[in-house]
Amino acid sequence: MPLSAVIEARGLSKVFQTTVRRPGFAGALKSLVSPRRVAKVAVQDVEFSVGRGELLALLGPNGAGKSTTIKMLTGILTPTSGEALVAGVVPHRDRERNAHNIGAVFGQRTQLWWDLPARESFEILRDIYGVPEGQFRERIQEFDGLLELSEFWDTRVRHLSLGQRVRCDLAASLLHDPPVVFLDEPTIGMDVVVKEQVRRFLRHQVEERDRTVLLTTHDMTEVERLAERVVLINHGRIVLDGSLQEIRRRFGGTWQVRATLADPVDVEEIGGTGETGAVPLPGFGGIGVLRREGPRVVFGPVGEDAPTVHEALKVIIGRFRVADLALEENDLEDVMRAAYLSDVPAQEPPTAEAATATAPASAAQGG
Ligand SMILES: Nc1ncnc2c1ncn2[C@@H]1O[C@H](COP(=O)(O)OP(=O)(O)OP(=O)(O)O)[C@@H](O)[C@H]1O
Repeated sequence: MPLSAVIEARGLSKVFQTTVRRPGFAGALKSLVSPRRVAKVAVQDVEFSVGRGELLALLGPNGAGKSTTIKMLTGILTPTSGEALVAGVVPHRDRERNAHNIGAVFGQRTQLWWDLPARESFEILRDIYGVPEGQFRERIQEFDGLLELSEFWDTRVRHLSLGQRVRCDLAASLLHDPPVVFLDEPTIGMDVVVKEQVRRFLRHQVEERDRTVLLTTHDMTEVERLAERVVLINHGRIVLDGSLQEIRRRFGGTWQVRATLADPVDVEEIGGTGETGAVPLPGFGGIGVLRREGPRVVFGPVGEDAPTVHEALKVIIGRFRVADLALEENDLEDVMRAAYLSDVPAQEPPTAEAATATAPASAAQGG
């Protein structure tokens, strides 16, 4: 069922006008008198929506336009064309109302007061947003329980480690209970333990508090653990809006299902032995046999319409009696590298229904 959209980007574009300095001393003088202006298209016709209680990961290589998109959705930047709508508010037109509806964490910057302990920043934010004392205490307790803040929240922010500071920033961004949260590389530079703590915190905010989260990250483990849906952006345009499984399918994610068949009749039917070079199984669209040794069969994808490993698994289990089973999928980092380097044409903007529908989470499995 389609979710009601909380974040909407409709044909969102941003063109930056920059001045280019000509080389050399004479060039610099000339640039002062008649600056050469160059237009840089950072985001072009970006169109997606995120539903209530949904976490969407906005992915793409460096310079793809992710931060620019987030800045338009948070009201920091005004779009050159198109429209952003967040919890019913056009962010750059009504920044005050928008500020009440959203929380934002930019991993590399802080919204806390540098010379004050984090706890005092929380109290200032409580007053700015008019959070009642009882609710404030409840939230602080909740955030402390999940992020273990109290051991360092009396330390001045300038003395906090990166991981401690970002945990405080996360808490600060949610003190006013916003329905929408924007996170631009929130776990950058964190150790693996703290990253996992932050991921649990975010899952809790989505699943238990029904918040809508838009996240950018270059950490593929984070994407696998958190994102039900991803929007892939490259050169400012959307390349794909869908599940991780769709990304794998489109950008050469390969897999193997190793099965030991329990029924000799099935083994007979499959035929062949040794390396078979992905013989398609008749009637099993896109699934082939890569190898067979006795009852042990290795299935793999064949052709462009090959199913995902999970779809293939369903088909194989449905068709054969299987005594033993193992899955293998290639690394998401490799798939994303292929996606970033590929020249596939940008995806048509999705229909409103498709854009808000959720897809099943991916669970890569080794074996
Ligand atoms: N204020 C600006 N003026 C001119 N160009 C800009 C400005 N801000 C961003 N850009 C350019 O717009 C493009 C998109 O930048 P953006 O920061 O949105 O990328 P990103 O996907 O967030 O990258 P990263 O993963 O490295 O953070 C880049 O080419 C960048 O150089």
